[in-house]
Amino acid sequence: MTKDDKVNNDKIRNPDTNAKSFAMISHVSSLTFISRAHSHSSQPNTMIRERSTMEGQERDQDKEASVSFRSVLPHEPLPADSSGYIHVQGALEPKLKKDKGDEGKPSANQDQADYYWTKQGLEEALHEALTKICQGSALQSVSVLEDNSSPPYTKVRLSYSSPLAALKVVQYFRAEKVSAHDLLLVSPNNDNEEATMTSHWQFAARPLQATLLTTQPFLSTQMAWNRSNPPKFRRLIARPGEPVELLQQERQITRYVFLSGLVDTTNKNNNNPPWWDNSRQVCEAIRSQLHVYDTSGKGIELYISNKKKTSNRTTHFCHVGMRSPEDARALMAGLQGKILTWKQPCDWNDTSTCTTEQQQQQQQQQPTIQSDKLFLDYAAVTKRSEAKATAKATGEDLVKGEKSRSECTSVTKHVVVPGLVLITDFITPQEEQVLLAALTGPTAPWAPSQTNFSNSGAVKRRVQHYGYVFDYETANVNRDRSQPGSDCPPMPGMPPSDMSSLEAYTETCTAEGRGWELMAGIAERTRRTTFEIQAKDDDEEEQQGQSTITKQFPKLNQITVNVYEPGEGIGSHVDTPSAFDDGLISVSLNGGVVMEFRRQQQQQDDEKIKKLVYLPPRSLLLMSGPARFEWEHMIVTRMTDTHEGVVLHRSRRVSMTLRTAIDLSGEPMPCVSSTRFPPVWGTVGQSATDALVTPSMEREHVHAVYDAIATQWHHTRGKRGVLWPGATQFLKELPEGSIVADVGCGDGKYFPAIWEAGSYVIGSDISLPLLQQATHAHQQDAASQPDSRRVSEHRQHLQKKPAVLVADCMNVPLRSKSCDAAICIAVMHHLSTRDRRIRCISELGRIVKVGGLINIQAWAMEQQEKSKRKFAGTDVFVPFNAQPKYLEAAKNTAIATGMHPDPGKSTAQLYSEEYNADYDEQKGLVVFKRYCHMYRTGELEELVQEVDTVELYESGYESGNHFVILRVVT
Ligand SMILES: O=C(O)CCC(=O)C(=O)O
Ligand SMILES: [Fe+2]
Repeated sequence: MTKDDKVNNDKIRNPDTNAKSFAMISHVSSLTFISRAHSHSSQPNTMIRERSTMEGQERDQDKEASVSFRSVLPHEPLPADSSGYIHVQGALEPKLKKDKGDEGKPSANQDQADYYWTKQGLEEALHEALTKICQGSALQSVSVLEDNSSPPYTKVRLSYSSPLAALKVVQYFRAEKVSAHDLLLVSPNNDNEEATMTSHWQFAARPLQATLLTTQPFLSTQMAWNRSNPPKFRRLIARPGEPVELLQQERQITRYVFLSGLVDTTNKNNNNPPWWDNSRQVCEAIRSQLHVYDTSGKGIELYISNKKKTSNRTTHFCHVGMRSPEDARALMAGLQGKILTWKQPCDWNDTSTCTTEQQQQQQQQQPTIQSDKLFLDYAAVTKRSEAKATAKATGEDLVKGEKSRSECTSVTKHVVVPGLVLITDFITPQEEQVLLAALTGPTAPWAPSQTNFSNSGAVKRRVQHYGYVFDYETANVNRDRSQPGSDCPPMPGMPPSDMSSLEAYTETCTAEGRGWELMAGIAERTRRTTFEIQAKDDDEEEQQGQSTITKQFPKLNQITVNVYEPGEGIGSHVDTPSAFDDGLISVSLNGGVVMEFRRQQQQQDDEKIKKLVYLPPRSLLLMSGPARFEWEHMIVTRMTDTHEGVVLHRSRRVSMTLRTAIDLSGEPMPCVSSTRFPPVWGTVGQSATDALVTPSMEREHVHAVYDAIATQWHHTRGKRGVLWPGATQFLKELPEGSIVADVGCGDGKYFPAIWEAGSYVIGSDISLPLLQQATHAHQQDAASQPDSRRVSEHRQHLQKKPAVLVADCMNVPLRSKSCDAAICIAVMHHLSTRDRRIRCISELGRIVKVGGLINIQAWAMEQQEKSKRKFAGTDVFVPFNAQPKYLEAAKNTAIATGMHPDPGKSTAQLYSEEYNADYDEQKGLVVFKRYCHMYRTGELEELVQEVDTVELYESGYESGNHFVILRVVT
């Protein structure tokens, strides 16, 4: 028995009983009067009624002494109690009006305010009022539950002859928003006493809260019943890597079935009461249909969730708690795909017990509930805390967007979006790799104007347009490419000679990693595709049978590349009809995603029908006709998608959307295309032609990276000291005493090999930190060095002072013809333009004397089968995983040399922000992106042709590298 349940009949609020007895009695009589005024009935004998109420309460108290109450949870079936109980709480006590003349304080003669009510007086008044208002005949007792702390009495327990009777009163309280004012002062008349009452007392108009109670104990063994909050459900779906048997096992024991597709067909225009809004009644109605599946006879739990309202339809889903696995399975089998109709249970319209006008009106109409095709699936209860614990144990992140949504989303398989065509495997995995390398790699032409839009927040994800710019601010396509902000790369174009053999062309492009050219091929493949389009929508289809039309989109002249990192999406929209023609085509690369389609509302009342479509990687999606013009499409921002019961964690998705930009008369704009790679456009292309200006690509993705990683580079790779045998051999064969220029020497890996061969070295590199590693290394204990870095005793005099200088290989600060030979190892693949590559070769040719040899090595596009390195394109970012402990030193050097203006930043922050690196929190690594150009077979040789001062002496391939040995001729 709770504190509230302790009823003390004798106790009144006034601690000084005697002094206030007169006032009390007068208030009791006032209460009686109020009730009478409301009921217009003759005045009953106050004394008798008071006594009877007291007797009743004594009986109740005896009976209830050992009983405890709890509220009936919304999902529970009606309790099987012999009586029905209600808890009413709220502002029940009237307040004494303040005397205006007395600065708002009650005057001395009004100090009885605190003692206005007696417990008995209130019980009596309520008894009378409730008897008149609703379910009167069934009312058994009223007991005011005393709150020990202070007035007012705010909690009252009512008991009725049955739980259903009590429930109806609860509904009535909720529907009518019954207040103390309604209960105790319903029909004021001109009676003097009443006038006195209302002039002195205020009755609260705030609705009282009524709760259905039960004496049934909590079912402590059954978790769900134990909660006052509805449990959180998750659909029973196998997570990646989770054995299916485990899931099946869970399905065997689960009692929860997820049921969606409930529709409220109540016609609101008919003035039907919104009884669907009343989840209790909805539950009862649904239960009346499902009870046949409850063979246990224990009742069915129902949790109604996610009401989705439009003005004339409300759809719901609910979780059905069956009391045995067998029942759950039978329900699944019995209702899957069915359409159900319910009538409002007649019981609710029993007029004998309700007297208000509204209730009489209500019973005249019989609203029905109808369902869509039901969709059932298993669900299990998850506590959020458990979900967190599981996530922690499995190392999964509880990331934004993942757990905040119920995973129980319908796949709406039965909804057809007319004009939507999905072609899976439109491109091959190899093509996908090459396209990705081109679209997200270092040579991806990200136009400056789009970058600005992203920064302004107009476009959150990374976007690049080709052909024509789509301006997200004006939602239009910029038709004049010469206008500021309208310059963007042209469409990738195919050489006319290859048009007759498209597939051979794409095959070659793929094999050679020519991303730009392949993009042109894929665009052409799309233009030539004949799409079979189902033209009719759902209803029409049923009437007329399936009808398909075929269509091509040969005028595609615009591509938009979107990069969605996990968690990024695109808002619901229809692509501007005046900007693009029919036929929107989206090719998905790398990551799949669920795209949502919603039918646009023609009228306010129309419901937005939703269809979820999973777009797998390498698929092509066509939106045409209604799918393009009448349905909106969107990608929800979240970390996972659920497809066929499997949770898919999103990964970066790159999409290529191909469209036909149209002019103001609706005609397709000309296709502006180029076969040249890299594409040149606007001002970007022009400034890139000066070989001596270091492109930002190299500054950010080569120079800055090596400066930052120099320490780790030397500690790991440098110390391993792996030298290319060909290069060592080259050095060995030089005449003793040669002066060798090591252009781009890095940490001086080849120095010992040069010394060992009896030559002198002059090393140059653009990175000071790397050169510092080079000079320190040779002052260290020889024993700690790998073999390749050890210099034999008779050569050690050579290593005393390695000559190094910070220099750009575009302008080596050595006199022409001052060196006997030169090496340039692993340097040329960091040069980002052809002109710079040629310039580097000619610098080498300049500093070496006539007849001298030059050895150049650079990374090859063609990697060996067993190599872990595979390059999908010629221009790629090769990641370097840096440990912050090594970066610390580089950071300090950078600060000391004034290269970092903000020493306050953490290492990870500094490098990820200023070096465009990614921070891998899980591994605690800063992942730098090193720009590399991979040389195709013959490419170095071809470049050498451009330099007059040298001739090719030897060339070849060694361990993933191409090399050339050149002889200086003039
Ligand atoms: O990423 C996609 O597949 C769709 C992009 C899109 O809807 C748009 O750019 O308008
Ligand atoms: Fe779109």
